[in-house]
Amino acid sequence: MTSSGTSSGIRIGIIGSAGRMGQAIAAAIAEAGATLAGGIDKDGDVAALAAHSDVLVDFSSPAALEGNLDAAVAAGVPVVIGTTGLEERHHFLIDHAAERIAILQTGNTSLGVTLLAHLVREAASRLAEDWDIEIVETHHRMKVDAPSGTALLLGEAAAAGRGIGLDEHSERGRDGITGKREHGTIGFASLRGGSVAGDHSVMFLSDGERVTLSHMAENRSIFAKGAVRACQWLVGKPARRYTMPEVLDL
Ligand SMILES: NC(=O)C1=CN([C@@H]2O[C@H](COP(=O)(O)OP(=O)(O)OC[C@H]3O[C@@H](n4cnc5c(N)ncnc54)[C@H](OP(=O)(O)O)[C@@H]3O)[C@@H](O)[C@H]2O)C=CC1
Ligand SMILES: O=C(O)C1=N[C@H](C(=O)O)C[C@H](O)C1
Repeated sequence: MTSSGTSSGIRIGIIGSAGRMGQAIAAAIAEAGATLAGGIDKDGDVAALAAHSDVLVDFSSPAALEGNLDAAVAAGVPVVIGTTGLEERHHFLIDHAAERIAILQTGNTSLGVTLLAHLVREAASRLAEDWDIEIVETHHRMKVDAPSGTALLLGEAAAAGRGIGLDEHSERGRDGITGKREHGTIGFASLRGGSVAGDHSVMFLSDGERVTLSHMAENRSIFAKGAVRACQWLVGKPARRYTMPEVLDL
């Protein structure tokens, strides 16, 4: 429980508040009956925001992550990280901070994608290696990272189902004379254009048949609602790294 009283009335501070997701999260906070503690963007004071928040939600930029984690740890405030384009060093920083505070990081906060990842893992565990796996994602023209965080999350789910490591088996960015498809790899393709909120398909391709598992986001409110739900769930949890399936009990 927090200084604000009830767990639904928790104070949520938004990092990246003026962005597309920041605005959607502010609307979802009001809808959920929580309290908007404030918001910052580039050059904002994250320490001051953390001091007035029960939980921080970060949908900004990978470049902001280290400072945001430092501020959250110093204030003893949990943080939900939705920012994508994270690299290995960012995950190392998150693991380190999660020794001190509760952290949930995910490439997608929606219920549908969380379920899709579960289904992908299951399908990959049942279909033999002669079923090629390809992941296709489509996003709006303003998106700056590729493959999307969700595509990578789905790739991790497929790799886990198959009992392999994604890093050693991913195939990203085919161009030119690529040669034949390498057996056992997981391929990624990214499309960009228009205002698409986020479409993802995981294709399992064999000789003579295909299975496709897909999710289509019709707008950002699904991500925002999931992020607020994760914030409410995370407050009061002991220090460690948490996942969306835990939040949604999937
Ligand atoms: N996990 C999920 O479910 C989802 C994740 N995302 C991810 O969330 C992130 C944001 O997406 P979106 O809202 O579309 O992007 P926007 O570009 O619309 O918003 C990003 C915001 O972050 C701010 N920002 C940039 N740098 C910093 C910084 N150093 N400190 C604080 N704020 C900063 C920007 O401010 P300024 O304009 O001043 O630079 C901007 O207001 C992306 O990584 C995206 O992939 C998006 C949707 C769902
Ligand atoms: O940038 C976006 O818009 C989105 N980013 C996330 C991602 O990289 O997967 C989630 C969602 O698809 C929208």
